Amino acid sequence: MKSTGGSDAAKRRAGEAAAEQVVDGMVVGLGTGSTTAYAIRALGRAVEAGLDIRGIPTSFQSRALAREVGIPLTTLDDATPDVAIDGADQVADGDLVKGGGAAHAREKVVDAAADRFLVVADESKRADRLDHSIPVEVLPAAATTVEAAVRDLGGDPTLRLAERKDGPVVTDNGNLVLDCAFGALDAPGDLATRLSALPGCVEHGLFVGLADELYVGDDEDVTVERY
Ligand SMILES: O=C(CO)[C@H](O)[C@H](O)COP(=O)(O)O
Repeated sequence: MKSTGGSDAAKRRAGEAAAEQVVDGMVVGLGTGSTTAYAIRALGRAVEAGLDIRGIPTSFQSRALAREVGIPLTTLDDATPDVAIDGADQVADGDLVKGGGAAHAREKVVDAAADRFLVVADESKRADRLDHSIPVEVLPAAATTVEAAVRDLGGDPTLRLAERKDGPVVTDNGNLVLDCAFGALDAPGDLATRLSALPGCVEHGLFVGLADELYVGDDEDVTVERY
């Protein structure tokens, strides 16, 4: 799994601290990314030791890892997550930019459905204001029109390109991703509403007002913030 941001030790601390919140009988939303992977592995060890949980993955990658470590899986058709654990590319005042792994559409569905959404991150993800580019998943046929609409909103869109394939990143849902630079956001909720309204926008990576708890790891400790 591709690792971005701070140290692996910090990510591990955050992921494992959040995994400790999971108790017998829970349904757990399993986010995507290198920090959440530490939580999924910790849950796998707990399942091996007898913890009775079911996971709802948010991507091909988190499904594969959950299967590898032995977490029984279910879907949103059959269960509601008691808790979701997921990473972030940037965090400011409890609002997030997500989608570095292009999984933000399913992540938002699962994270929003959970009774408690726990964000796991290392210190490098904290900011005073969100200024990370916003991933926007678009229907392939709408890439050009959404690009133009993002420019009208003051953003600068770039089609995300694959690293070991010619051409664009294609999401788990068969769509494309525009990384849209807007600079520092004064009102992330307003931009979130405008992006959601664009025809052909499947989902964007602004997660505003969704997080309940933030677990931030550094090289020595984990701090927890509640919203
Ligand atoms: O939103 C995500 C994937 O779509 C990830 O949670 C986000 O990119 C953080 O990843 P990492 O923990 O590897 O830094």
